Amino acid sequence: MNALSRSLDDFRELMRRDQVFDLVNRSARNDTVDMSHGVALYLEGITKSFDGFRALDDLTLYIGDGELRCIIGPNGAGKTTLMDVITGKTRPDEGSAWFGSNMDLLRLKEHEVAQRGIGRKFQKPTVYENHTVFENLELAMHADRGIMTSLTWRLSGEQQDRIGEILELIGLTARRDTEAGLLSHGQKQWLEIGSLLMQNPRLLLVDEPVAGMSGQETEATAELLTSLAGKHSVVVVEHDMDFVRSIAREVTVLHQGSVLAEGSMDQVQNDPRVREVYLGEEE
Ligand SMILES: Nc1ncnc2c1ncn2[C@@H]1O[C@H](COP(=O)(O)OP(=O)(O)OP(=O)(O)O)[C@@H](O)[C@H]1O
Repeated sequence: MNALSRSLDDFRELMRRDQVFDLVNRSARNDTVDMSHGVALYLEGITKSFDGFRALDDLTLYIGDGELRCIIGPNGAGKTTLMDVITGKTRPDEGSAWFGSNMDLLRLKEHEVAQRGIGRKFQKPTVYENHTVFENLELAMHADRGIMTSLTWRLSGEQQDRIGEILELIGLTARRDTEAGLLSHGQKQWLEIGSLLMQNPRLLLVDEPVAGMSGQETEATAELLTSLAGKHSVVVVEHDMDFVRSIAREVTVLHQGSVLAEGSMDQVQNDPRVREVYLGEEE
């Protein structure tokens, strides 16, 4: 059991309640996310139906500050809908969703969720193909300005350093002047992760990062995501089990819109319910 589940269990024991969010939400609501309780994301009792079908069904999930969590589950388990709810793209019918202990995600529009520090990386890379790697990061830094204004903006030394740091982190320093359109699929994915990092998100949601990557690229991606944990909370949705095993300390298995199991990869892989609904199908 990790430190997050232990502290949440302590709360539950103390208050004799299943859900803990309102017990920890004591701080003022403002634009700076409060993670002093060690929790980046509280989702409690989330339900979302589409035409009577429950894509999410009373889902409760907590993600710790600085944690790297993998979410797995068979097709249609509700993984994308879950990401959509967190980022404000989809409104749940019921439940609560808080970022840190002070930001009610259900009151925020999609762009406000991003501004408050939740970055989302979709499966397909979207980079500015006709701009260099460096320019892509520069544009991401000035996401609120137009392209021309951003590229003619004089970068401060500090901003240049920041771009340099991110280039190093995503392994593209040697490619800084290469047009993004000429990068490999994997390099484009890293550039997009780098662009998100320019906004310094506290929580990063990453959808199937290694789909279509070579073995080497997959390994480098594992290293990159692992290196982000600590500074950022990272939630990875992924189908590639070897990849999940290589990065995850804690895995959440979704099934029919709720959490079926949570634990280390070994724990969930040995859980008979998981084997039946998911991993069993893979073998
Ligand atoms: N906008 C929508 N309208 C109707 N049904 C939807 C909508 N979005 C999702 N669903 C349904 O909700 C269920 C959960 O879908 P979701 O895409 O969240 O699953 P998933 O776990 O991401 O699946 P996959 O691994 O295949 O991407 C599916 O049965 C899907 O058909």
